[in-house]
Amino acid sequence: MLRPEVSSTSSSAPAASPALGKARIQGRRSNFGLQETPQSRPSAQASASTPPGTSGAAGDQSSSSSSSVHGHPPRTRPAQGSYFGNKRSNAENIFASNFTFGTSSSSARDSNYPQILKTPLSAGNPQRSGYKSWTPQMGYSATSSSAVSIHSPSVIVAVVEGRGLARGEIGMASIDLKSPQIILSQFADNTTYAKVITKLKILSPLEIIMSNTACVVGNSTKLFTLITENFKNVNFTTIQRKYFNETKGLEYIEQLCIAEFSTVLMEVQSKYYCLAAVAALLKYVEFIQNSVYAPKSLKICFQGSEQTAMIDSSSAQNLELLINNQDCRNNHTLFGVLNYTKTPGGSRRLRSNILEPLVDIETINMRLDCVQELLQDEELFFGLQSVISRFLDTEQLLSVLVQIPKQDTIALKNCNTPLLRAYCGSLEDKRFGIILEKIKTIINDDARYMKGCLNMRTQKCYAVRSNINEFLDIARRTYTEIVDDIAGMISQLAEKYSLPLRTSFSSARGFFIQMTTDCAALPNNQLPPEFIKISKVKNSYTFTSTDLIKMNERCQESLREIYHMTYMIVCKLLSEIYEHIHCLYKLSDTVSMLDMLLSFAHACTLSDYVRPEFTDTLAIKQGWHPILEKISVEKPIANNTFITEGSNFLIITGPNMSGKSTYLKQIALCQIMAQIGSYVPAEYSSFRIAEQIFTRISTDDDIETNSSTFMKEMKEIAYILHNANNKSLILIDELGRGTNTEEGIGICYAVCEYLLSLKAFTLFATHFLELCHIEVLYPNVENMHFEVQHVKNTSRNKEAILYTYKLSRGLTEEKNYGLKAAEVSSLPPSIVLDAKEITTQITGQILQNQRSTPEMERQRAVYHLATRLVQTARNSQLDPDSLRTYLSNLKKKYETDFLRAEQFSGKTEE
Ligand SMILES: Nc1ncnc2c1ncn2[C@@H]1O[C@H](COP(=O)(O)OP(=O)(O)OP(=O)(O)O)[C@@H](O)[C@H]1O
Repeated sequence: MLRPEVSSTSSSAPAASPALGKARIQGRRSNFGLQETPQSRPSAQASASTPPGTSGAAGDQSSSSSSSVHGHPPRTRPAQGSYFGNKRSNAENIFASNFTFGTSSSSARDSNYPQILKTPLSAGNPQRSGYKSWTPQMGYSATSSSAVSIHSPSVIVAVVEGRGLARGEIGMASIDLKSPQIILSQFADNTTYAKVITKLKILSPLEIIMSNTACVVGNSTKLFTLITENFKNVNFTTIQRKYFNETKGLEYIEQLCIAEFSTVLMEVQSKYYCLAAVAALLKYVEFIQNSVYAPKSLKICFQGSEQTAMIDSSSAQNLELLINNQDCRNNHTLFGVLNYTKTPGGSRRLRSNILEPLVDIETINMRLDCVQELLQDEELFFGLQSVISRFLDTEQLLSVLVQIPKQDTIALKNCNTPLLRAYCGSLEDKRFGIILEKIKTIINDDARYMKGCLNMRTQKCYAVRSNINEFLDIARRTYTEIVDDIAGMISQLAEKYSLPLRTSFSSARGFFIQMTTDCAALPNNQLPPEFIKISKVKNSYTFTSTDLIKMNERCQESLREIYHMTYMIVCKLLSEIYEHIHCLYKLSDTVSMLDMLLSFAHACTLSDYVRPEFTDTLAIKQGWHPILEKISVEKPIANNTFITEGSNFLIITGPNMSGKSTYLKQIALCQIMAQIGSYVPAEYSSFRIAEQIFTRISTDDDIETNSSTFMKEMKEIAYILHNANNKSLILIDELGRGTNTEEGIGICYAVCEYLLSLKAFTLFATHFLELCHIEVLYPNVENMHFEVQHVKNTSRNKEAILYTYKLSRGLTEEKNYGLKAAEVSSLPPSIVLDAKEITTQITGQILQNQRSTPEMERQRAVYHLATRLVQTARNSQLDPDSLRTYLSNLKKKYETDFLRAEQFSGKTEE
C-alpha cells in the first residue's frame, strides 16, 4: 500500500504527517499536521517558482472587517470590483503586500507579506497607453502586475508647478509605501527641469501624481511632457488641481508628523507648492489604500536642493552612474562598483548619494573617518556587517529588532570615529527596550519572516502568543484540525486507490493533491472520477476533489477569523508603540547609513582605493577608472591629473580609441566617489568640491525626442553654458563632430572661450587639433594627449598602433589616425586605400586655399609667432608667475593690435 507523502513542488508545501497533527494542537506553532523541519524548508528557488501575483487567492477575498485605524472613522467604500475595477493599482499592490495591520480592508489578505511585492504596471504615459485620471469619487482600475523582488519601486510622488509668474517653482512630496516617510521639497528649476528629473530619478517612483491642469489634451505643460518622456515605465495619475491644497497640506503635516520631526513645520509653512503636493499625495494614498495614517506616526522631512552637488540626468547616464548604456547588467556602473549593501534602505541611500553627492566637506570627512575605521578594525567591520545583514527593511523593523543579539551591538561601543559613536549612542536608546518588552508580551519570540506562502501563513497565524485572546486560541485550534483533516483525508484516498498521493499547497489553490507516477501505473490509465480539476506536467499530476475544495473553504474561513483577531491585537500593540516610534525611524536611518559606509569599506577591500583629501586642487596620482577595473581582466592603466585654479582647463587630444572618453569619465567618477564619502581608485587624491558635474559625452541620436546628433549636443552644451559656475566640474568630449569641421571648430572655440571666463575645472577632449592653440593664448589652458606607439607587424608587413593609454603633456602628433584606425578595423582594404588618396587630395586643396587667403596667412603667422614667443619665454627660465603675466600681456597685445601682428607676420615669414 502506498502511503501519502508530502510534496514540495509548490512554494511552501511541507511534508504531511497526519499522525503528528492532532498531537500538536496545543502547541503554539503546529504546522497543522504537516512536517516542516528547517531542512525541509523550501529553497529560495522553489519559493521563486510561486506563480506571480497568485498570492492573494485567499487574500483577494478581503476581510469583512471595517474597523478603522486607531480611532479614525472607518471609510465607506464600494466593493472593490465596482470602486477600483477588479484589479488594484500599483500602489495598492504594494500596500496589500506590506505588513499593513493598520489597514482595514486588506488585513486578512495572504498577500500582506513583505516578500510578495508587485512590479509597476505597464506605463501609463499618455503618448503610449493613456495615463489615468483619478478622482476620489471614481478611483481607477489598473492592469495586473507580476511579482518582483523586495527592491521594486514603492514610492509615490506628487509633483506640482507654480503657475503664471511662479512657473518654474516646483513642489514635490513623496511617500515610500514600504517605510512610511514623507519627503517634501520645493525649489526653483530652469526650463529644462533638470532638478525635477534628477530628484525623480533618485526617488525611482512607482507612481507619479500630477494635477490634471498639467496635461490638458494638446496643451500639456513642458514639465508634464518631460516627466512622461523621462519616466516611461512609471505610472502617471492626474488628479484635480483642487486637491493640491496647501492649507490641507499643512493640516496633514500638523496631524501626522511625529513630534520629534515637527520642526519641519517651520521649514515648510510658507512653501506652498510642497504643501500642495503633500495634500494631494496623502489624499490619493488614503483613497487607494482605504485607510489613513495614525496621528503623529509619520516621519516628515524637507529636503531642498542645497548641500548637494547637482548632476543632471544625461550626465548621470553618460557616466554610467546607475545604468550602463551598453550593458544592462547593473554592476557595470558606479552603483555596481560600490554596492555591497545588505539592506534595501542602504542600497536606496547609496543610489541617492551617487546621484546627489555631498558638498559639505565636514560631513564627507566624517564619513571617510568611519570608512577608515571600518577598514582598520576587521572585527568591527565583520561584526557590523553581520548585524546589518539581518535588517531586512524598515517594514520588518519590529520583528528584526527582536532578533538583534546584544553582543553584536557592543562592537560599536569601542569605536573612535564620532559618527560611529553617535550611531552607537542612538542604538542604545532606552525606547528600544520598552518597545521590545511590549512586543514580547504579545508576539511570539520565534515569529519571523519565512520563505514560502504556507510557512508565512503559519507564522502569521501564530504570531500572537496564546492566552492573549481565548477566541483566537479556539480559532487556531479549529484551523489546525481542518488542516489535519485534509492531510488525513488525502492519506485515506491514497490507501483507497493505492496511489502515491501527496498533500501540496499553493497560495492560488490552497491544499491540493499531487501525484508523480507514470500513466501506465494507473488503473485503466485513468485517475478515479472522484478527482477533479486535473492538470498534468510531465509525469506529475495535480488535482483536487469536491471534499477537498470544501475543506479549503472552511480553512479560509477560519483563517479570516484568525487574521482579523490577530489584526485587532496587533493594532492595539502598535498604538502603544507609536509613542516611541521616533527611535525606529532613527534606527532605520542609522542602519541604512552604516550599511552604505560598510559598503564603501567593502569596495576598498577589493581594490586599492585611497582616502581622498579636499583642497582647492584636483590632483589624482595614478588614478584609474573604477568600472573599467571591475569589468576588465587586467587593471586599467592609471594616469595622473592635476587641475588648479591657475591651470583649470585641459585640452585632451589623441587618436581614436586612445582612452580620452574613459579618462574624462574616470575623473568624474572619482569626484563623485570622493563627495559621497567613499575612497577613490588612485594612489593619492585631492579634490575641490564640485557644486555641479556636467558632461557632454554621448553622441547617440535621440529618436524619442526627435533630436539629431547635432541638436542633441547643442542642447547639452547650452545647458552647461547656462548653468555652469566657478565651482563646476565640466567634461566635454568631442563637441562639434555632428557638423562640418570648420563650424565644429568654430563652435568649440567659442564654447572654450566662454568656459575659460569661469574658474570651473574643465576637461575638453577633441579631435580638432586647431583648438590646442588656445594654450598659447590662455595661460590657464594646458594641452594633454594620449600616447600611442607604432609597431611593425612583421607577419603582415604593416604598421600597427599600440595604445598605451598613457596621458602626457602637449598635443598629439599623430596624423591621419582616423585612417589608421580604419585600417585596423574590418573596413575593406580597397576602401581604405581610396580614403587615403582622397584625404591627400583634399589636404592639398585646403593648403592651396589657405595659402591664397590673406586672412588665413595672417592667422597662421600670429600662431607661429606666438608659439615661438612662448617657447622663448619658457627657455628663458622665467618663474611660473612671471611667465603667466608675460603670456597674458602677450595675449592682450594680439587681441588689440592686429596691425602689429601683421608686421610680425612679415618677419615670421622671413
Ligand atoms: N586607462 C585605460 N586602461 C586600459 N584600457 C583603457 C584605458 N582607457 C581606455 N581603455 C580601453 O580603450 C577603449 C577605448 O577608449 P575610449 O573610448 O576612451 O577612447 P577614445 O580616445 O575616447 O576614442 P574615440 O576618440 O574613438 O572616441 C575603452 O573601451 C577601453 O576598453
